[in-house]
Amino acid sequence: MLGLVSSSSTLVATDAFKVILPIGIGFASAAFLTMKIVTPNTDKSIQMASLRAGDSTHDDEYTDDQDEFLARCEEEYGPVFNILLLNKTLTVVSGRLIREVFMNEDFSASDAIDEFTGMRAFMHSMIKSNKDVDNRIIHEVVRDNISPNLPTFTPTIVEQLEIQLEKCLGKCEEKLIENPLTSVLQEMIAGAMANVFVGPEVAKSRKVINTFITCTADFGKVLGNSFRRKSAWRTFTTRTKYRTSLLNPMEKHIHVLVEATTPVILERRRLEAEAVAAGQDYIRPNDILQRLLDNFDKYNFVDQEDVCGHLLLLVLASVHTTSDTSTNLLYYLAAFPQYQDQLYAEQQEVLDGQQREREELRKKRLEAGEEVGEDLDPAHDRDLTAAAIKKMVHMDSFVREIFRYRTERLTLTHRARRDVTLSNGMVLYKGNNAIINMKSAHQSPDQGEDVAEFRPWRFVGKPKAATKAGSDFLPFGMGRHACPGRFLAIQQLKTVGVLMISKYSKIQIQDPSKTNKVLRSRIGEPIVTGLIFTSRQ
Ligand code: HEM
Repeated sequence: MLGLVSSSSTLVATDAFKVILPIGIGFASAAFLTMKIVTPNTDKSIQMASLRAGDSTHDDEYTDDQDEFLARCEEEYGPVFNILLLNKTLTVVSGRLIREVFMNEDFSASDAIDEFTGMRAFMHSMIKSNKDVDNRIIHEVVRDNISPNLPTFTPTIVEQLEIQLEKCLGKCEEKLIENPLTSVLQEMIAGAMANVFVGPEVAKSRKVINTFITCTADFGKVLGNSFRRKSAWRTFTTRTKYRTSLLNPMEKHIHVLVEATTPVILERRRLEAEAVAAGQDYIRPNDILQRLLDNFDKYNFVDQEDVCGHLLLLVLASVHTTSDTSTNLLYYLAAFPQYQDQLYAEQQEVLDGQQREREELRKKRLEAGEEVGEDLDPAHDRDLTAAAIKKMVHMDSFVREIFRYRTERLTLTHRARRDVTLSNGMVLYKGNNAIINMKSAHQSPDQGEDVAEFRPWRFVGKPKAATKAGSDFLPFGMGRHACPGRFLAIQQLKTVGVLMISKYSKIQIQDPSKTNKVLRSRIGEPIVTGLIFTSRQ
């Protein structure tokens, strides 16, 4: 939790992952890091957790051992209790009551983050339309354009991930990469996301890729750093100062996108006009930029700058979160080498099956006297398709287990918009903040055996895909506001895992004494040791 932010005020591109990404990781994580005013809950039946001797807040006890702290509090006070954390009184909600926070529109994660950071004004300074408080435009863009079309984006994503992996790591023996995130993973993810979001013509610009990688760090600057004690003053200044374009660090990123997209949009328009004039169908480029332009009026956009501002919001939500979790996946593969063979065997089995099916189809077509056709080109028999990735259930379970095991224990704060009575009779009054006890969800006995252990095949054979959000799996939130990008994120994570396992026979942690720390690191925390890669022969 605390490590999500950098303590440096001179963030550079490579610091992107030390800063918090409030959109992607759930607005409330950022909120949690930037708490300010003490707003006590006035329902006397909700008890304030006792303080450790010598402590005046719960910060240190929580930081020392999140699990132990929460286990103690749950045992003493049950599923709902108040704590003093980061200068704020928060009501911890646990277990089956968590659902009532996520499913009740009287709780707002977005209000919480805005209260703590003043971020809404800043985000609104990036766009010209869709500024009402409960606007869901970015959610809808992802939900309606990315998730249902994932199979069509998959070839591009896989190709880009492979190209960047080859470029950044390539064939090697015992090669040490001190910071796999900045040296490899963020290039891979930014390259793939850029192709999906803005198309290959724009994504080939290095400036654009840099924007995809660094805008998160710049966003972090706005939220500030050293979050242990945030002040109301900071929130106030964020609200006021970043309204002006001169001070807004995102301005330059929007400019990069406008500059790179302008010639591409003009060329696309020219080609479309040409096609129309010739009475032909214009084949629309398959990227989000095109979809935003095609739905310009539906999404209430004002101009191209506005479209680019919305694209940047999408980048903020997606690139950092996915790069960070992909990096972590590599550390888990390295920490548990005993599972690598099974993951490799699974992918070979799935691809063998795909190849057999296609051979069978070719045979049938030939027997029926039909042409085989490009769709069955043998060169693509072993492509990593969306369907193939979906069939890799061990990889899926591995990824879900990482999220279950690693997730921050207290996060996703929600502010009550009016008085809310939980089903146990306790009341959160208007303005109170509920914070979710993820430990109670992710380590409940319902998760199976050894809930405190990493068991990668925990979900194999169960209806628990890594994309399935619910009260037993909350890294993407749940309900109406659950992360709409999780389908893309999980597919990319699984693809990264599959590519790594297929290309490298050994991935090792540079300093094994740091393994435990690495496995427990939260999103955005600094990399404390490198990885050593050896290619498959
Ligand atoms: C591992 C990667 C990711 C993680 C852990 C993550 C996590 C989250 C979480 C916790 C939320 C808040 C949910 C809530 O309030 O209940 C969220 C919201 C959101 N995420 Fe993600 N996310 C990831 C990747 C992505 C990607 C790839 C995209 C876009 C393609 C995306 C787009 C969004 C959007 C638009 C929202 C706002 C949803 C709303 O308020 O309705 N995320 N994400």
